[in-house]
Amino acid sequence: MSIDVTNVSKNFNTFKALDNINLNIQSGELVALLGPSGCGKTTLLRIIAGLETPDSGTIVFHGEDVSSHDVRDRKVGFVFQHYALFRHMTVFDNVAFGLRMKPKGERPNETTIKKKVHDLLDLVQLDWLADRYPEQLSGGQRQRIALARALAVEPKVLLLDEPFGALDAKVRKELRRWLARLHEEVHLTSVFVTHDQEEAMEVADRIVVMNKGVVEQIGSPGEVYDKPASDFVYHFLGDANELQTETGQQLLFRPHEVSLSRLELSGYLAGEVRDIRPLGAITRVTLKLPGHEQLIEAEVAKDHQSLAGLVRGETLFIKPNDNAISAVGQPA
Ligand SMILES: Nc1ncnc2c1ncn2[C@@H]1O[C@H](COP(=O)(O)OP(=O)(O)OP(=O)(O)O)[C@@H](O)[C@H]1O
Repeated sequence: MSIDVTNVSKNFNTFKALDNINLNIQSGELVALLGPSGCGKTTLLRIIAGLETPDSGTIVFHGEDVSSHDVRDRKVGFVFQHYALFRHMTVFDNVAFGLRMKPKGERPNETTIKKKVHDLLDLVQLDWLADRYPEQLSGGQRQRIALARALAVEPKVLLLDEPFGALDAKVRKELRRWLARLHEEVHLTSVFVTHDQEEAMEVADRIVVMNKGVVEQIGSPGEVYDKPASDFVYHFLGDANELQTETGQQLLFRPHEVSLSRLELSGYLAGEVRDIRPLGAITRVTLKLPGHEQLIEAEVAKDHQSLAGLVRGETLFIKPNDNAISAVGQPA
């Protein structure tokens, strides 16, 4: 099921939450809507779902204009950050709920429901929890059950709004990998809202970077990271250093896009080591360059020779790599 969003705008009183959004999602794609808080991600998701009406523009599902269709007729599945499972129902009954609520003519019999629920619980790898109640599950397990419940009614589109937002960092990381693998298996057209760029990069086929109600860029994770369409995209997708060169050029580069040396080399700048922070496989060194107010962060492999025995206060020499950019989209 493809989704076409065309010229969609939405105001809340005088506030422009979405300003002429255009977006084509292909069948089976997992697309992330990524942007800072308040940029309009959830509003766009709700408009796709039919929970919110746009002031102008259309939503087309697989060639059919569904703009005036009710949320129930759009056949979308949801998973939200705080997706309340029914507390008084077992995991099994929660997943079966949507099937049992179907109109009589479409409702499967109990034997079919039983098989389907167990298949779904297998898919989310939690069949062993079928008889438990939601309060006996961890947060991560609950979200996987919420996903199984959303999938039970065979939605044509799956919409996820910060589904792992309330979980701790480690569980979040596990679950997003798990979701990416699950999507490989199921291939359901899915739209995933997140403000976490790492999450979007890891899960999505394509990322829609949003800011203040507009789309800044749409592209694969590699495209938006390596060829940012604007300063905003560059800064939103990762840490950035800014450095004014002697010729007055403003250089932008990521902490890992540097060469470091203990010895003075041609083209390198001297900096005083302010901090040395081991971060697992890499180490981050913070440098103060004379005449530059902003500190520079450099990240190198933890066994990099420039780090051997290095202490704060020493001098290191640094050179931004050739892929540093002077203005977004143009090599320096
Ligand atoms: N029902 C509403 N009435 C008035 N303003 C609203 C309403 N819903 C959303 N907004 C405003 O529209 C803007 C976009 O909100 P939205 O929830 O889409 O942002 P978001 O990108 O999903 O943010 P977050 O990541 O914080 O959830 C915000 O400034 C919000 O305050």
